[in-house]
Amino acid sequence: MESHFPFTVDSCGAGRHRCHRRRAAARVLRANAPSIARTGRVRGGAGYTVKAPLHCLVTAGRAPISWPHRLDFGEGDCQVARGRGSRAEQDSAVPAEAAAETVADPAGETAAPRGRFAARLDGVEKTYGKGAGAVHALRGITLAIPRGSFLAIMGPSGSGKSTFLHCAAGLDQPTAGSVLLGDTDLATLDEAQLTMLRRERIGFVFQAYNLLNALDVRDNITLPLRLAEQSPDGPWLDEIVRQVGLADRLGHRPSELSGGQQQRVAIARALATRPEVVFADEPTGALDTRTGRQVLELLRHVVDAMGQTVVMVTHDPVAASYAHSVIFLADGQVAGEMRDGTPERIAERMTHLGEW
Ligand SMILES: Nc1ncnc2c1ncn2[C@@H]1O[C@H](COP(=O)(O)OP(=O)(O)OP(=O)(O)O)[C@@H](O)[C@H]1O
Repeated sequence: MESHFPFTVDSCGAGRHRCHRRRAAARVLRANAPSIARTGRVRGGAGYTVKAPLHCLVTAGRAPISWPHRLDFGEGDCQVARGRGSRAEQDSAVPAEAAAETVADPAGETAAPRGRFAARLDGVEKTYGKGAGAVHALRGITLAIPRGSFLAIMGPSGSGKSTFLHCAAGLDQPTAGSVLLGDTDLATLDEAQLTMLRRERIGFVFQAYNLLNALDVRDNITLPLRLAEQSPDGPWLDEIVRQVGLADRLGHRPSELSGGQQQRVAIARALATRPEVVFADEPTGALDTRTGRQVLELLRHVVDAMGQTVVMVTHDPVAASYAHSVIFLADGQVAGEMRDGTPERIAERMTHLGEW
């Protein structure tokens, strides 16, 4: 491996210096560096596992990211896993395409077709307070969220989930780094523009449904449109109401509905403006198990059937298992990703986060 080549090849169980595949793996990586940077995929490298610092991507025009990165070469593609040392193993089920598209350092970001990502965070840090009492709630989050995906954010208490959500949704400003919604850099907006953006381009679903009891279901759902002075898109609203199963409740007040129905109204309201991302904060926290499952099925459905993008913060591995992908936070950093995780696997991964 030439010294200027920035990958470190270190695997196959034979150790860095004895690995007979090392040279070949380095050749494959070098030949594919531009394509790795663009798409996260590597062709022709089956059988190699490579630990590589992300500096490799700097050579192809990517911003530097300091933490380790691993490429698992599978059937002609690579899988991109993140974490420290062998912990990355736990994420090795992340499909190459998904990993390249979703998680920290979206390798294809600069070459990505316009509009492929609903939102992107790049090196986002958030520090509360100053000096000795400063709390570093986020320590450099880099994440790209593809349109039409359902992402769950999990982590121990205090790991930064709420701070992440607030920064990603434009409710709070990062101390460093950037947040983009589509192509809009939130740092370029003043407070009035941010309010407009949150109203028109982001949907929110909270644990406490935050419905207005003075309004009936129909008016609660269309409230964001009225605030944004947008005329209702009839067919879209009909579709939302049909999907959330509230067609026969439109004239009711929230207090006349069950908790699950109220949360479905909140989801319909979040969708009314066709937002680019719906941020959901513990959306099933106040619901019983069965009703909670129905709400999660609905969230998954609005992604799969309606092409919406949902980012959900949750403590619940069962809830997270409804997402396409789970991002684990620990101590303000991305500690890994799991795709299509079962509740058992997600719970198991959570138990290791404290050690991360
Ligand atoms: N306004 C604030 N001022 C100071 N510290 C804060 C503030 N908000 C959050 N923090 C701190 O930032 C860290 C991350 O908090 P955050 O609420 O994002 O974590 P979380 O993962 O959502 O936690 P939980 O699961 O308990 O809700 C914590 O140490 C918290 O005490």
